[in-house]
Amino acid sequence: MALRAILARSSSHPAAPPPSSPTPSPTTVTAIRAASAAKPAPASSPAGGAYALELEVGLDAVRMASTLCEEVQAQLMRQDETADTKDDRSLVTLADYAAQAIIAWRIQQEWPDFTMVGEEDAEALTEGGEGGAQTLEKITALVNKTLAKHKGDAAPTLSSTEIVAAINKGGGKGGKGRHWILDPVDGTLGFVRGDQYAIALALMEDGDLKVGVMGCPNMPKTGEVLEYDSSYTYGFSPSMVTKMLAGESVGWYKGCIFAAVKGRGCTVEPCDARIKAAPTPVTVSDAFDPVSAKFCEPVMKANSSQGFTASVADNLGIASKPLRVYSQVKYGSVARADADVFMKFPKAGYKEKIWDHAAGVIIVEEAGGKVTDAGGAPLDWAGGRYLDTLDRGIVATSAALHERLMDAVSKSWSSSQL
Ligand SMILES: Nc1ncnc2c1ncn2[C@@H]1O[C@H](COP(=O)(O)OS(=O)(=O)O)[C@@H](OP(=O)(O)O)[C@H]1O
Ligand SMILES: [Mg+2]
Repeated sequence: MALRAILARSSSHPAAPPPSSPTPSPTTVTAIRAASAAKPAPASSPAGGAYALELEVGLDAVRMASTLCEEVQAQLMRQDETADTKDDRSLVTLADYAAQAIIAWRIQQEWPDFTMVGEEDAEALTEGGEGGAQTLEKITALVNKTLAKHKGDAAPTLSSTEIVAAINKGGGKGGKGRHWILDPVDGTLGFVRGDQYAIALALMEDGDLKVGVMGCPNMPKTGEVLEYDSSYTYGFSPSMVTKMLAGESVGWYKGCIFAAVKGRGCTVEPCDARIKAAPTPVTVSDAFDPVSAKFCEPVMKANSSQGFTASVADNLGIASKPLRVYSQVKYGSVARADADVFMKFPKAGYKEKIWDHAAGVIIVEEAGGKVTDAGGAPLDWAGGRYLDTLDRGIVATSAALHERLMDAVSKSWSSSQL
């Protein structure tokens, strides 16, 4: 069903909540708390201890960026805004620039000399003539509006010059040392289609990932997004729409932030800070049953060989169809055991960028998983902006299943033409 039709049908019902910032019903929040209380207490939690300030700042920054992205996605869906195409033919929107600006600005408050490897730069805004200047004006207004919403009276008003400087903080070369790694809107195609996307921020020191924060504004609280293939629109699954039409509250139904700190585990909590639910520890799947197992992969055929992943899944005995999901939401899905495996095998010659994986990888690792290239080697975060030494592709799964997955990849490789 087209988005417009879903929204029109939803909004024609008086009890339907707005597409963003849902108000949780007390019953739903109690249910969430009860569910987390039933779980065994985690050995540790990402909050507190080493990197506590980095985590706090990362969460604040990603929350602000998530709010901003939700607003732009709504504008895109109403066709009040459009996406642009960059020189490399990939998509970019106001949100990509504005999210990078607000996150860099927030980090700079705490660490004025920080360095960052981020996806965007401001060249198209500063060298783009009248069009670029107009876009910069919109970005500046959007960032200031978001700051005011989150910081109230304490909010500064940033100038367009400050916004350009903040965006350009993403131009770091990376390598050894301490660097933040940012994909301000990962899965931009999903974003402009009203589907899944992620705001993915990580901190790396000398090649080790230390902190990961990933905002997934459209990721449902439960794994049902993964049950749908292309029928999931703007965070509403068909079953949620049915509930809304029946006047039932869906409470905290979407919008998740994952947080991980090296050695301290991984948690998930609502994206919307107004929804009070304690961060819940997440862990990868602890048992592998091929009959119920699920694997996820990129939506676009151009981004990963779907024939090869099908062959690997077959070797593992996985019977179900692949779950195709945009962005690093796939890593979040493995971290909270919605899926057992994530695989991406790009075409030969494609160079993976560190911002497309860093946050997702530490989130899976701290949830008890293992992420490597197709040869079983860990990813090299200190090699600059690209994962230059990557062997064929990337796999993420539970530590327990990883060796079997490697065997399955080898078996498929020896009989493939990839
Ligand atoms: N040809 C090719 N091969 C492999 N990877 C590519 C390719 N082109 C782009 N990209 C990068 O893939 C990022 C999106 O990954 P996804 O897993 O979300 O893919 S998909 O959109 O679901 O197909 C996407 O990230 P965003 O630009 O943030 O959307 C790109 O960095
Ligand atoms: Mg990306």
